[in-house]
Amino acid sequence: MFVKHCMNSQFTLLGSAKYCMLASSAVIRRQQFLIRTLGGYTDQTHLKRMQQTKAMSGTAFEADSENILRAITPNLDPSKHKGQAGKIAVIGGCREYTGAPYFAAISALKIGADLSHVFCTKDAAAVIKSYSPELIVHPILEESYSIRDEDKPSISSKVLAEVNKWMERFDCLVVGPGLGRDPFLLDCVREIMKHARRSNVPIVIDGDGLFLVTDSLDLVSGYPLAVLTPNVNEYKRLVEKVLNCKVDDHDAHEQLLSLAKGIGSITILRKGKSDLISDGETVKSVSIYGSPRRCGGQGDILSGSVAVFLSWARQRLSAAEGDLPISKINPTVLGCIAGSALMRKAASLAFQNKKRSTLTSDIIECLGKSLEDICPAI
Ligand SMILES: NC(=O)C1=CN([C@@H]2O[C@H](COP(=O)(O)OP(=O)(O)OC[C@H]3O[C@@H](n4cnc5c(N)ncnc54)[C@H](O)[C@@H]3O)[C@@H](O)[C@H]2O)[C@@H](O)CC1
Ligand SMILES: Nc1ncnc2c1ncn2[C@@H]1O[C@H](COP(=O)(O)OP(=O)(O)OP(=O)(O)O)[C@@H](O)[C@H]1O
Ligand SMILES: [Mg+2]
Repeated sequence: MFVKHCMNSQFTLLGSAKYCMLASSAVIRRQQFLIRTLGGYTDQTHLKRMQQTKAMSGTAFEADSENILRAITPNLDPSKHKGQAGKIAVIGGCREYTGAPYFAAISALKIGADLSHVFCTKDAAAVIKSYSPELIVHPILEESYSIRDEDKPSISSKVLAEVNKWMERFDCLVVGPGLGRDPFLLDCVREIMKHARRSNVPIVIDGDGLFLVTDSLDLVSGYPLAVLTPNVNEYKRLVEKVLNCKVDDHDAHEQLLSLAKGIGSITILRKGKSDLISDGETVKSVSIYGSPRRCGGQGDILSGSVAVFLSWARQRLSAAEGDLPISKINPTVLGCIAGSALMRKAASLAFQNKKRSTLTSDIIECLGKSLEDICPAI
């Protein structure tokens, strides 16, 4: 109303013979300032409200991530034995990428898992072992360049047998950080995933694992223990493949819901300014302030973290017999919320210390303190 009134006043004044005389007066300048300011404010506020309304449509809400972290993080109980706080395996690491599987696997340990394995190529294994003696590294994967065609079937069987003998012991697999895209290697990983699924082992799929899955959706379709953690590029490829359209940021929640539904009973964590999580039934967001640094490797921390929290959430829910406030939430969604919140808190803390020089290893060093601030160890 007030804006309209000001505009009318301006038209009256503009039409007036006295306009030239008054144009330089403070009154006119003040009126023009008000029109500009209020008009601009009104337009922008309206637009913002429209966007907010659209973003909030559907069932999306900010997750209560701190309480979820508290609810699923286990106590450090002296009666527990090694392995009960989680055994994670990362399938990744090739000639080009040794950092990504290391980041994912070491993050799992730093959060509180007891054992962290890496299944990678022979070339990558020695390098990954040299980063940390804490990781159990299996140099078993092969890329096409290092083997003859006629040896492929026997090598493939050997790779599978080696991973399969460990499979039942793992609480969660992380498939893809630094895996590369060699076709023979991806064929072996395809078989590993099928076996994990038959064994009911949860699978977090990231990086090149998403490249594989986008091409073979049947690997995860209908598997409720599958979690996809796409970044901006990986999400775009998934949306184009499954929904046959472009990414729509104005309808982000609805589109994510359709994507998770479209693939069938899986959970997706879409990484970005806010992380969005959906299992096809609900959408949750985690918008805790993180870091403005976008150095490579932060997604790898996230995938290792989600694997641990997902395992803890399943353990907690199975022990609690339905009497927890989180009982109604899918454990894969709980794992994603907790992993995302912790990663962002650690990134924020690392950035406070290191500013522009913040690197992924600095963030990993902040995982412990960030979790401690929410769930003290003692
Ligand atoms: N220090 C490290 O070892 C890191 C390794 N990373 C790994 O790097 C791989 C790629 O991840 P991004 O986040 O860059 O993925 P993106 O999908 O964002 O890829 C970046 C670009 O590189 C292209 N590209 C990637 N691999 C290719 C290949 N083999 N052949 C042809 N084009 C290829 C993509 O099409 C895209 O244009 C993943 O395995 C990821 O886990 C990242 O996690 C960052 C840290
Ligand atoms: N614009 C942003 N603002 C704040 N946090 C962000 C932003 N974009 C991504 N993140 C956070 O950074 C983490 C990694 O997301 P990113 O999109 O960088 O993954 P990625 O590309 O797979 O990383 P990687 O280099 O490990 O492969 C996520 O936990 C996400 O919450
Ligand atoms: Mg990534």
